Amino acid sequence: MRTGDHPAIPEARTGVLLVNLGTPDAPTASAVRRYLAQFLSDRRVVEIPALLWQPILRGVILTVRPRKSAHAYAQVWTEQGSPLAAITKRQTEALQRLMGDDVRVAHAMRYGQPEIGSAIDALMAGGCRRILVAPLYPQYCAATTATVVDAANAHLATLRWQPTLRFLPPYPDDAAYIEALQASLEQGLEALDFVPDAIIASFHGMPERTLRLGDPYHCQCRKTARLLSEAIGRPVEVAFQSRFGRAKWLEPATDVTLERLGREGRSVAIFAPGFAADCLETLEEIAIRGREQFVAAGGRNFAYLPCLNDSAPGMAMLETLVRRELAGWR
Ligand SMILES: C=CC1=C(C)c2cc3[nH]c(cc4nc(cc5[nH]c(cc1n2)c(C)c5CCC(=O)O)C(CCC(=O)O)=C4C)c(C)c3C=C
Ligand SMILES: [Fe+2]
Ligand SMILES: [Fe+2]
Repeated sequence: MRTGDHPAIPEARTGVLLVNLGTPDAPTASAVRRYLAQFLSDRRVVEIPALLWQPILRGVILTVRPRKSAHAYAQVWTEQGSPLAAITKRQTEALQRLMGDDVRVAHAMRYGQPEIGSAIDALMAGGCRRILVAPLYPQYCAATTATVVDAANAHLATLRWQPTLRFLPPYPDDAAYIEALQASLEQGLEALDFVPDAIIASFHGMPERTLRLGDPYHCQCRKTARLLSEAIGRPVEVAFQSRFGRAKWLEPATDVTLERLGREGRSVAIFAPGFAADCLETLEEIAIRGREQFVAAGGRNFAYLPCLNDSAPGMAMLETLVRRELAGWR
């Protein structure tokens, strides 16, 4: 093509790409196996040398776990698919409405569909030359935030004409996040027909070793809970859920905490402020299994309070965070 034949370059637009973890396409063992194979092969997630880890993953884990996890997924699956997929899609549509036509909002998953690379390509095809990538993790963790940044940058490494990227910083102590959590928590507590004597903030766990290696995740979870406790004027207990494998994980563990409170005959309200959207880990592990463990141990009243999801406080928070990052970019 001669230089004079090049088409005019259209005016650049701005895109926002919301990214969450990902989820299987179906609540079946084969779909879960595909998803887990990709997720658990990420060296940011399982920090064991591949030569040691891959035989364990391909041998034991991908043989046993998919069937068990598929059964768990089946209990929370909706007509719109996996809760995580359905809620992320609703968040994307709601943010698009809030942002108006100047900005294109799309979503992607780190594992499974839609892929980060394809979502970036689609935004580029729609004229977006600047893209704000927003990992939907309030607390920074190498296993979540960093792997999204890596994947977006790895895709850019394959492009001739790259968009300009910005990344939404983690927001564990952002006033907009704490206010959204406070509004959501107070609304949830008011709707209960009992007064909980313990409020538990359950965060996804991590191997304890990552804390010693310098990952700020643990400290950021604690800070979120402290700020929220100050905001609502009540103690908030921190616990870490979803233990995986044999290594020591962050403590106290959510299941151990629920059993203890159950044995003490208490009433609890539990919520998961580190998850932007309800998912298997909140709906099955906490709301179903956690409740059963708590009641079996002798607990009195139990309530699981939902994540921010696409609630009005949750979306107002996302709009505030996104608009702040886009300021001065257009
Ligand atoms: C080594 C294993 C894992 C680490 C480290 C880990 C960190 C981590 N995960 C989330 C958020 C989510 N995890 C979810 C599911 C899930 N997580 C693991 C393992 C590790 N997570 C597994 C094996 C699974 C799959 C389900 C199962 O088989 O039990 C989900 C839900 C996905 C869904 O489909 O609903 C989320 C969300 C965070 C935030 C985090 C570190 C901070
Ligand atoms: Fe996880
Ligand atoms: Fe800490």
